[in-house]
Amino acid sequence: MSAIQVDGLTKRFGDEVALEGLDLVVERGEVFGFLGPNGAGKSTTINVLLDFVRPTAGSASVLGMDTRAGSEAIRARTGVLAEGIDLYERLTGRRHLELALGWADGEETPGGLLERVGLAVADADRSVGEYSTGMKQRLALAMALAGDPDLLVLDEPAAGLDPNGIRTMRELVRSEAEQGTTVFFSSHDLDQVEAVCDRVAILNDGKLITVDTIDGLREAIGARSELYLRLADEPDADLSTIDGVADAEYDDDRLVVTCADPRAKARAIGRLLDADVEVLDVDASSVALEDVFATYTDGEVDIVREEETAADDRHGRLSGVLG
Ligand SMILES: Nc1ncnc2c1ncn2[C@@H]1O[C@H](COP(=O)(O)OP(=O)(O)OP(=O)(O)O)[C@@H](O)[C@H]1O
Repeated sequence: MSAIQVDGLTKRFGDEVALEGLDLVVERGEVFGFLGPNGAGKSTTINVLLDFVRPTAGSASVLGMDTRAGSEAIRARTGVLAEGIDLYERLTGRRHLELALGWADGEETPGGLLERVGLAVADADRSVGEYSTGMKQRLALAMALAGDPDLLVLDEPAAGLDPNGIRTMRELVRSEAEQGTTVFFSSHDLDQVEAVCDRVAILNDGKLITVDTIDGLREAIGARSELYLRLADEPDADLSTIDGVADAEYDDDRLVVTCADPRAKARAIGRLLDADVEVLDVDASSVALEDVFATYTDGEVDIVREEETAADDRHGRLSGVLG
């Protein structure tokens, strides 16, 4: 059973079409990035999943339950960190967590949650009105974690966090996923998405543009990655025969390997080591997720559904988009 399944979801607000025939499957235990430009329909999708908004057509299920019939049970097993969450200014952080734990009926303590999100115990007893933006965000994340949910819905979880807070958030997301929690990660912050997500969906104008791993998205637009190696000697090994290597050029103790498939980088290094070539230094570059996102959302790429396309086919149809 998938964690989230969305079938033909359409939502209209009057004449405004927020979602149009959205199909989506999120597997259990995966960290699933949900991307799209402003107004693409991300919040509407989340609101349908949590039954805050009813679809015009189509259906969705969460943890095997229909979002309409099972909304209470779904909310009991889902931790939500929503953008601009309302906190009670007069209550302390600890009180917020006690309430969240009460609602969640869990066995954890506020202290344990505070520690997980890196909120100081002394700050837990201050009223939230005195919190900085980042402290509020950490508290909201702790509230989402209360009750050991099976699904975490995180909307812009890095908003307002300092670099340490961002690292804590990323580690929490990965460790939750390792324990089997599904994480639905909606964000415009592509660095965070790239750091934590197993797969991403890109939405545009209420329609699904693509679903794939980040490497798969790069591959689909024909984006190439490069591997730069400093070698002790000119290599004897022929790297151009490696699956996924497009080109390999050696000049002045530097080898540049251009890869159509990012996984070919590791294969190229392996081939050199097998040939007893001494590798002195390694560096690599790949097309930023920001460029991948722009390519998918500025209308240059036709709609591609993951299940319709084999990697070769995808590459063939879309290669050259990035030049
Ligand atoms: N309650 C509403 N009434 C009318 N239109 C709405 C309503 N909620 C959303 N919409 C419209 O639906 C579309 C999708 O909005 P949604 O908030 O889901 O986008 P989003 O991807 O979350 O955007 P953002 O990244 O800006 O948060 C937009 O055109 C928006 O104007």
